[in-house]
Amino acid sequence: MIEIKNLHKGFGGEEILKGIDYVFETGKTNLVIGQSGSGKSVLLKCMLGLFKPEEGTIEYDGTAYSSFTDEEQRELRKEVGMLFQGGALFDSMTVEENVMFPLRMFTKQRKRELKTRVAEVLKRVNLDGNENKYPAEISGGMQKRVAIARAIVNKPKYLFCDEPNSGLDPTTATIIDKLIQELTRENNITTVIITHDMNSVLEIGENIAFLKDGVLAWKGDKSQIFKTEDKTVTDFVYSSDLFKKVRDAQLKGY
Ligand SMILES: Nc1ncnc2c1ncn2[C@@H]1O[C@H](COP(=O)(O)OP(=O)(O)OP(=O)(O)O)[C@@H](O)[C@H]1O
Repeated sequence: MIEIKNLHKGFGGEEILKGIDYVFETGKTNLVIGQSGSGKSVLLKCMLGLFKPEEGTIEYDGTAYSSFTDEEQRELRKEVGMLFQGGALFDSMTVEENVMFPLRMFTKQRKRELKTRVAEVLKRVNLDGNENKYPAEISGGMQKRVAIARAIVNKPKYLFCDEPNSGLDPTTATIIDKLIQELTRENNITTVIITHDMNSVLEIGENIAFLKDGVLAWKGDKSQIFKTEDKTVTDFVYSSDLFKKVRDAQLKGY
């Protein structure tokens, strides 16, 4: 669980995050949504320790990040998996080398153990047999699965995903969403997903935090988001055609 309390962050006198309180639950896909510029990435960077908040705390399973020593921060980093926007694979490394990268960085395992663990995760994301290919030789959806394998290879307790679906067709996007949700459940990970994708909200919105102008404007789950009368949320959500159709169908009792 990651708990955020009264989080404030600004730049050059402009306040971007204006006192956010939220709990990201373990074993669930916690989605952060909101318009461009609402502060989602700033929130993510505060949680990753890349930005230091002016006020407030971020607690990882009950311990505030700010109270960690340098050594404890390093330990925490080992427990964090990161799925970057666009995958961010190393083009000059094979699939196997890409997935092995965090293991090499954070563990002192022998080559054979590293290979065994990499094979295990590649099998889990249905990519066994692709070890020796380069990112350019596989599809966008496969690249995303390599990136997921790399994010979970170290058995993280916390998984951060920045727009995991960007650049994918809707079917592949759903497969990726479901995979992230399954891995979150199987491994009891606290997963935080920044997304613009309303399909993801529909599919895996177990917890949804809606940010507007640096404020947590609404929170709930995928069933509640259709029922809310909160105009701030409905304006955002029904700017998506898909959601409008789902809402209409619900109102008609389908
Ligand atoms: N390093 C920085 N220095 C100054 N201002 C910043 C910095 N990072 C973000 N901001 C500002 O904070 C605000 C929120 O940006 P942020 O990137 O968090 O939005 P977002 O919700 O993630 O948007 P998007 O969906 O487009 O990625 C913006 O006005 C942005 O210009």
